[in-house]
Amino acid sequence: MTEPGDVSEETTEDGDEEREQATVSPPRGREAGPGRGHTIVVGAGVAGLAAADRLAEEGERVTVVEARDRLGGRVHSLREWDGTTATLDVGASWIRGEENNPFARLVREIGVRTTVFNRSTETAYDPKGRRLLFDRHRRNMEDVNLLHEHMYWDNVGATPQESMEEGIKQALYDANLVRARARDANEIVHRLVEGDHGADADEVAFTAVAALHEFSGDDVVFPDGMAQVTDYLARGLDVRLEHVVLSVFHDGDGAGVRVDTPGGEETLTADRVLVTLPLGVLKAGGVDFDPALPEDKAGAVRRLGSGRLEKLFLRFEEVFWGDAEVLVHLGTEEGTWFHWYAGQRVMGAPILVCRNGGNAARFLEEKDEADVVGHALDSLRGLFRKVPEPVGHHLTHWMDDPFARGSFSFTAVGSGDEDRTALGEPVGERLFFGGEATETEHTATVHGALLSGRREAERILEL
Ligand SMILES: Cc1cc2nc3c(=O)[nH]c(=O)nc-3n(C[C@H](O)[C@H](O)[C@H](O)COP(=O)(O)OP(=O)(O)OC[C@H]3O[C@@H](n4cnc5c(N)ncnc54)[C@H](O)[C@@H]3O)c2cc1C
Repeated sequence: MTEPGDVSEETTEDGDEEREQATVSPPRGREAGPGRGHTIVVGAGVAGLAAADRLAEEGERVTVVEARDRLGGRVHSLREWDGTTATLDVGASWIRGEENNPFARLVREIGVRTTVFNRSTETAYDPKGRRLLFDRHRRNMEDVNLLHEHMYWDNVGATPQESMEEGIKQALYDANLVRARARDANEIVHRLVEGDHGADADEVAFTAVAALHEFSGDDVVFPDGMAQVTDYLARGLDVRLEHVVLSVFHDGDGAGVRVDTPGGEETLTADRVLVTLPLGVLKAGGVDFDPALPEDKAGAVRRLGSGRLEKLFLRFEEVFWGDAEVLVHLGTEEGTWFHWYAGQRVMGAPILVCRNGGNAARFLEEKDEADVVGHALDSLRGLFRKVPEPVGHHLTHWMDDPFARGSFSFTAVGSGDEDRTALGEPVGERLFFGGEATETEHTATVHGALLSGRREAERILEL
C-alpha cells in the first residue's frame, strides 16, 4: 500500500478528459483543507456524488471512481433521443412526493424544471380492452387504498418470514370486498408491489409495507432529464470515469482501490474509501474486499433482494391514444404492460412508456427485443383499433447491466431493516458504505440514495 492520501496521477488520455471536466466548473475537493483527509468514493450515482459534493464543500479531498463512461448510475437521461428533442429518463424518473423531500429541495435549489403527469386523465381498460367507466376506476382505486390501509394495520407485529402475498391475502379477507371488486383491487395491488419493489409479492417481505415512508405531494418528473441533478452534484469534482473497481482494501494505515482503466490497472490509495456500489453488484461478488466483509454485512448482501424493473419507450409518428397521460390495463398476460405513461406533453413527443416489474419483467426477459416490442404492441392493439408500428423504441436492461445488476433493492422475505443498517455500517474508520440499499426508510429511491450519501459524508466529517 502506498502512503495514505497519495493517489496516482492520471497521465492517460482520460486525464485530459478529467481536466476538461474540471474546467467547466471551478475545481472542488482537489486538496485537503486543514485537519481534513482524502476519501475515494466508489460510484458516481446519486449517493456517491451527494457524499462527494458534501465532503468537498467541507474541505475533504475527494476522488470519485466510476466504472461507466458517464455520471449518474441508475439516473440516466438519454438526451435528444432518436432525433427528437425528447429526453428519456431510462432509470429513475420520478421524485416520489415533493413535500419535504430532500431531493425535491435540491432540485428547487438548482432550479431544474419539473412537471406532473396529469392523473385526472387516467383511463383504465378491462382485460377485453373495454374502457372502464371513470367511476368504476375511481372505485377500484378506493378499494386499493382500503387494502393498503388494512395492510398497514395487519403489518404490526409481522415477522420477516411473512411475505407481501400473505399480507395482501389477509387484507383482502379483512376488507371483505365483493368478488369483482376484490379481483380488480387484488390485481392492481400486485402490479403496484411489482413496480415499487421490482419483485413479486411472494418474494417481498410483508414488513416492507412499513418501510415505504414516502413523502406527500405530487410525484414529479423531469422534462429535461433527472441527470441534471447528478451533473450538478458532480460540478468541479475529480471524477474518474471508466475506472472499474476490482477490489477495495484497507488496513490501519489507509484504504484504497484497485481499478481497471482504459490505460491498464491502477491502484489508488487514500485515508478512506466510501463504497456506493449497487446491492446487485455486491451480490454478484465481482468486487473483492480485503479483508473480507464482516459476516453481518455479507449476510445482508445475501438476504436483501435486487429487484427488476425495466422500461420500454415506444415512439410513434403521432398520438393515437387521445388526451390520456396515464393508461391502466387490467388482466394482461403475466401482468405485463399494466401502466402506460404518455409523453406527448411531458416529453414533447408522441412517446408511450411502460415499466414492467418482477414477474412481468422476468417473463419479457426470455424474449428478444423485437418480440418484446411485438408483445407490447399486441397488448396496445387490445385497447386501440389502430396501433401503427412505432418509429423508434428503447428497452432497458438494468438486470443485465454489470454495473447495476438490478433496478433497486427490495426487502426480500427473511431480510429486514437490520440488514440495511448492517450494510451501511462502516468497517472501522477506513471503509464506509452508502447507496439506496443502505437506507431503511427511503429504499429504492433517489432521495434514499441522496440521504445515504449525505449520511456517510457526515460520518466521515465527524472523524
Ligand atoms: C428503471 C428504474 C426506475 C427507477 N425509478 C425511480 C423513480 O422513479 N424514483 C426514484 O426515486 N427512484 C427510482 N429508481 C431508483 C433510483 O434510480 C436508485 O435508487 C438510485 O439512483 C440509486 O443511486 P445509488 O447512488 O445508490 O446507486 P447507483 O446510481 O447505481 O450508483 C452506483 C454507481 O456505482 C457504479 N459502479 C458499479 N460497479 C462499479 C465498479 N465495479 N467500479 C466502479 N463503479 C461501479 C455504477 O456505475 C453507478 O454509477 C429507479 C431505478 C431504475 C433502474
